[in-house]
Amino acid sequence: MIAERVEIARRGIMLVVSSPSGAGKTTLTRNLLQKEENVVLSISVTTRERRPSEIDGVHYHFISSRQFERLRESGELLESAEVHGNFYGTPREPVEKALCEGHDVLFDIDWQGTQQLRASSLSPDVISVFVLPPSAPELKARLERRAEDSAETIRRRLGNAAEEIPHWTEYDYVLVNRDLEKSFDRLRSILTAERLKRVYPQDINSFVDGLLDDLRDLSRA
Ligand SMILES: Nc1nc2c(ncn2[C@@H]2O[C@H](COP(=O)(O)OP(=O)(O)O)[C@@H](O)[C@H]2O)c(=O)[nH]1
Ligand SMILES: Nc1ncnc2c1ncn2[C@@H]1O[C@H](COP(=O)(O)OP(=O)(O)O)[C@@H](O)[C@H]1O
Repeated sequence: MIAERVEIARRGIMLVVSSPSGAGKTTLTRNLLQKEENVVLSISVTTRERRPSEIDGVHYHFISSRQFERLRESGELLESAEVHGNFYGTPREPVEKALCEGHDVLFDIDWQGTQQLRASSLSPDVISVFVLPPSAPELKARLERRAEDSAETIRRRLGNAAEEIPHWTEYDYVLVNRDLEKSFDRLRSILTAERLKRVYPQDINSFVDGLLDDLRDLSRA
């Protein structure tokens, strides 16, 4: 029977997750990478200092301001922005390669980068999710519990959160990350539903043709 053997292809998704610092986007996206097949993370370049728990080339590519400028000027970044006083950008080539190979690509980038992807030719395949903290005190508590930033940095990030949060309206989905497990299930459901939307019509057509042929054969037998 043809129908059982047909693999239905689809276009790769660019799944963008943004949030104010400490709301939980890194935890959620790392979880998704572990549990979902066929998703790769876009590893950004940044001029920010590496945190003790971070590995160069895994969490970010940590580069100098001069290297960053060179990449941006030569068009090697898909998008870039200044966030919390540091520069961040998405290297273009690994994203294009992953999408060509049929993978979905996950982006942990801010609202400025999301706007740039939305304005690009890649826009039809961009799905964006904004993660909100359940409350202001809980956001502060999470930044403190993470214990990777100085008190001054935490204060600055809380101040910036008030500027970032109003951008939630520009996103396709919003998640209030109260219960981690529930938020993760919701993020996973978004990916599943969006994948189902992106099946190539020609593949469905040939699948349905095969199904109808088989049904005709079976009904005659
Ligand atoms: N536009 C853009 N934003 C990025 C990129 N990489 C990270 N960011 C954002 O920069 C902000 C700060 O990230 P980070 O320094 O890792 O701090 P965290 O949010 O506390 O984990 C977050 O909002 C990230 O989503 C990027 O390549 N482009
Ligand atoms: N739903 C949640 N409940 C409690 N703690 C959480 C939740 N989501 C994330 N955290 C914790 O909050 C801290 C900040 O999360 P993180 O993923 O690093 O945030 P972001 O990437 O948005 O800056 C981490 O210590 C993480 O373990």
